[in-house]
Amino acid sequence: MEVHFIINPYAGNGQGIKRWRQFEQQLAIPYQSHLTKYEGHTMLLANELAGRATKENPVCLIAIGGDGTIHEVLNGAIHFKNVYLGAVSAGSGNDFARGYQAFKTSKQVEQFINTVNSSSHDCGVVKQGGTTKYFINNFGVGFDALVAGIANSSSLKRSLNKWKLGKLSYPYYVIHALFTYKPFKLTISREGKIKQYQNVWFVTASNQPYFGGGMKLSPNSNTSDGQFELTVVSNLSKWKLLFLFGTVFLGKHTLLKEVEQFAAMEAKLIFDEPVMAHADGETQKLATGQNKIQITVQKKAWNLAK
Ligand SMILES: Nc1ncnc2c1ncn2[C@@H]1O[C@H](COP(=O)(O)OP(=O)(O)OP(=O)(O)O)[C@@H](O)[C@H]1O
Repeated sequence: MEVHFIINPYAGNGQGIKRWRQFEQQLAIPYQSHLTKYEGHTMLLANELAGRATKENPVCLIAIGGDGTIHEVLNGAIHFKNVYLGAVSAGSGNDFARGYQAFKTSKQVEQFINTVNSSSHDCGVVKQGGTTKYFINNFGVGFDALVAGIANSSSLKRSLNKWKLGKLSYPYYVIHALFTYKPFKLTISREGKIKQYQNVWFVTASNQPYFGGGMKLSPNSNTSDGQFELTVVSNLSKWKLLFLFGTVFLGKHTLLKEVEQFAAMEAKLIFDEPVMAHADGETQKLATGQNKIQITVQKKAWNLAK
């Protein structure tokens, strides 16, 4: 098996390179390492390396970074067989490690190489205009995408990351976005049924329970069941939305009448105006003039190295 570490040195404001230096000193197996040089480079590297995999010589790609780095590895490697994906958490949110499993030590990576202990998991598929994107944790439109956008360009996150406190910044961005966000109208079409929602704060498709750095948004999500869960939050005041973010860490927000949650294998989302979206916390540029997004799931589409 070929083992490749793909390292985002800047993830978690430098945690990426620190974690790699620790791993590198202790690894006693043959491997290759690749430091990413720019946004999008991770996906290109993953695509090239996964393309080398054969049945006789599988490839294991281990992302060292945050959820955005793992997202790019998935998008680069998804079309190839005989590939195993693993991760070492070095971001500020690290929801992948909560919903799946990440390597904590180099010994664990070595154990994987000896045992090839793996499991297959689903990924979400988002189609919009002519583009297709895959998500591993969640895909969201609306308020959470605005929060992700503010967070990704924020210096506060970078400062808190220095003290490994990056996830503390999320509640601050929520409050910041609360005062600039404008709810939208949404139509969801699925299984031949159409439902309209007014004053939507956000709609999120979840493949696993956690989002936003440990919030248990979708408690019933399972990464191998061939479905995703849609959470629609609509028709609530700013203050109740804040209350929702207080309850979501315990997964109790689903008791609120303004929160609707259901499982689906396919759904079409239609918006009345341009929207902001994120996939695994990475802000997505949607095609202009496109107000329809189709979400499906690809069952057991990738292998987790563990
Ligand atoms: N060398 C690089 N220079 C600039 N950006 C990079 C580089 N390598 C990767 N990136 C980009 O950094 C972004 C953020 O990465 P990632 O999510 O892993 O870290 P993070 O934002 O610190 O963590 P978290 O998402 O957990 O808060 C990704 O969009 C990725 O494309």
